[in-house]
Amino acid sequence: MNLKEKFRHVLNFPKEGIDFIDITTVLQDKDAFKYAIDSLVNLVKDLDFELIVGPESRGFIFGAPVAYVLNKGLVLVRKKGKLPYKTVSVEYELEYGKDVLEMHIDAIKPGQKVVIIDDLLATGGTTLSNIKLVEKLGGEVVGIAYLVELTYLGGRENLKGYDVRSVVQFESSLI
Ligand SMILES: O=P(O)(O)OC[C@H]1O[C@H](OP(=O)(O)OP(=O)(O)O)[C@H](O)[C@@H]1O
Ligand SMILES: Nc1ncnc2[nH]cnc12
Repeated sequence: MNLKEKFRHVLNFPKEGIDFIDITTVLQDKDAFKYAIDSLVNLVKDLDFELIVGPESRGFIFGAPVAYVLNKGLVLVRKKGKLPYKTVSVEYELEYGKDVLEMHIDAIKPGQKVVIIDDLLATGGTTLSNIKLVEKLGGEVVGIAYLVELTYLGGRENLKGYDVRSVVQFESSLI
């Protein structure tokens, strides 16, 4: 399966100059979706951990099935104001904006090992804030896995010291 060719590039979305990687073309293709989930499972199955952290919204799509297959718990990171119980929060920046992310204060127990799963690594801003939330609660990030890594944005450099893994890499922007 050439998974890389299954992603649609939408140029200048949501802003001028962005080569947006559209995952919907992978999701709607049953073989590509299965291959994507299986690949993520294979990428993290050697790690020793209890929980997967999935950031809203595309992180849910990939974090949940991997947690199910590997028999792990799933912790949701949501955008401000969506979680019903008490939260820890952190402000973050991404390739095209700014926002606040939150996690329930009892989502992770001190010492628990977690793996963060998201669809895509761009600047690493989202993941850094996910790490901050996990570490605020005393959790340990033992791995971070993405379906797609945009290596030309250097996100991995912002995540030094962490075990960063990805299924597919794009080395240059089409813009
Ligand atoms: O590495 P970064 O520069 O932080 O960018 C990557 C993040 O951006 C996208 O999410 P987005 O915030 O657009 O939200 P969505 O999943 O709800 O579309 C993507 O799903 C990653 O979480
Ligand atoms: N270029 C991009 N394509 C898809 N999702 C993104 N999130 C941040 N940058 C992105």
